[in-house]
Amino acid sequence: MYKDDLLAGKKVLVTGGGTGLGRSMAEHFRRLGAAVVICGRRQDVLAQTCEEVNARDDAPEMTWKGCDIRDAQAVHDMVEAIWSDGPLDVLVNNAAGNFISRSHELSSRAVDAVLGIVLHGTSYVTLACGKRWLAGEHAGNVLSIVTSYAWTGSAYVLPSAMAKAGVLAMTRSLAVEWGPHGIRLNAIAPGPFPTKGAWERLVPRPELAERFEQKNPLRRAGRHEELTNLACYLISDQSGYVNGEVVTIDGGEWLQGAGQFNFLSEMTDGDWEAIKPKKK
Ligand SMILES: CCCCCCC/C=C/C(=O)SCCNC(=O)CCNC(=O)[C@H](O)C(C)(C)COP(=O)(O)OP(=O)(O)OC[C@H]1O[C@@H](n2cnc3c(N)ncnc32)[C@H](O)[C@@H]1OP(=O)(O)O
Ligand SMILES: NC(=O)C1=CN([C@@H]2O[C@H](COP(=O)(O)OP(=O)(O)OC[C@H]3O[C@@H](n4cnc5c(N)ncnc54)[C@H](OP(=O)(O)O)[C@@H]3O)[C@@H](O)[C@H]2O)C=CC1
Repeated sequence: MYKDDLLAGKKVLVTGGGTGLGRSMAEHFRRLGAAVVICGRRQDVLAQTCEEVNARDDAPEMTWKGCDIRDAQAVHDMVEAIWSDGPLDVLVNNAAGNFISRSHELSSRAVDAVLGIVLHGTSYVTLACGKRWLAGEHAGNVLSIVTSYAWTGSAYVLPSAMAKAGVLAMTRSLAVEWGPHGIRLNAIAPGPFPTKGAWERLVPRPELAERFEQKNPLRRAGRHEELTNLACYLISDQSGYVNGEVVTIDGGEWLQGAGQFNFLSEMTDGDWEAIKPKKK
């Protein structure tokens, strides 16, 4: 779809790039010539992803940094290390945490677990990069992965809905504040794209996956390359005049019926009990 060198010369950080959509994006950016760094908490996962991807061809080497983005000092150290051999060009805020739960059953720790990753962690990484771009007068580009319920809200994923709404507000706020300095911020709002991380936590029964497909106007889930193509465009210079935008890629799902998880109101008390996390 794109010229092989669309992203040549760009250094890109993908948070949560060891798995799922983050990994798919990281692989596609690399194939188009970007020097990609992925980060996450599980170093074994990151190392294995890099090993598998780098063994494939001689595109620029993908590298990794272990980093828990909830830890502001760890984020500072990671960003310093990335800048040590030249500035980053693109940040992709992809790391997230989520699960389905009835909101009145959420503990404060459960709320913090999601807000800590999605809202706080994303803002720590974005600000750490933004400060350096401003100080170095370097053009920057931030792409954040949100969801359609960032603006519609959704039952049963309350902390995620609150956090993703915050990331969207960050995108629009900084697009204006940092735009004059050549820094663009945009977001992608995906519909359902099968990944192990999302499906294990959000689709506890196979029939729910079918429901996601049935209720979608296109009657199917998204394919990773459909999302990665969009991400490549948004982080490339070809989208140079797109700023502060959120692009929905959901087959028309949210127009069909807002609130991705609202339909879980049909789950019984027994259904909810069965998927509660077991006390450690
Ligand atoms: C299917 C259609 C797609 C729609 C997409 C919707 C848009 C968004 C999608 C996504 O974000 S998908 C990404 C999914 N990937 C991940 O979540 C990966 C990272 N996730 C995690 O690490 C965990 O799931 C976590 C719980 C978010 C964080 O883990 P952490 O180790 O920090 O927390 P814990 O110590 O395990 O738990 C803290 C606290 O939270 C409570 N809790 C955990 N899971 C649940 C649950 N399912 N229901 C209710 N509460 C939960 C847990 O019990 C702890 O609370 P206390 O018991 O200590 O009070
Ligand atoms: N799949 C889907 O249908 C949809 C996904 N999305 C969004 O897409 C993005 C990717 O989700 P998906 O690929 O499905 O899920 P995954 O679970 O595969 O990806 C989440 C990634 O985030 C990383 N991560 C979580 N917490 C932290 C942390 N504290 N510090 C650093 N990294 C962290 C995880 O690695 P580790 O655990 O090793 O830290 C993991 O690699 C998310 O933003 C999600 O909200 C949005 C709508 C739909």
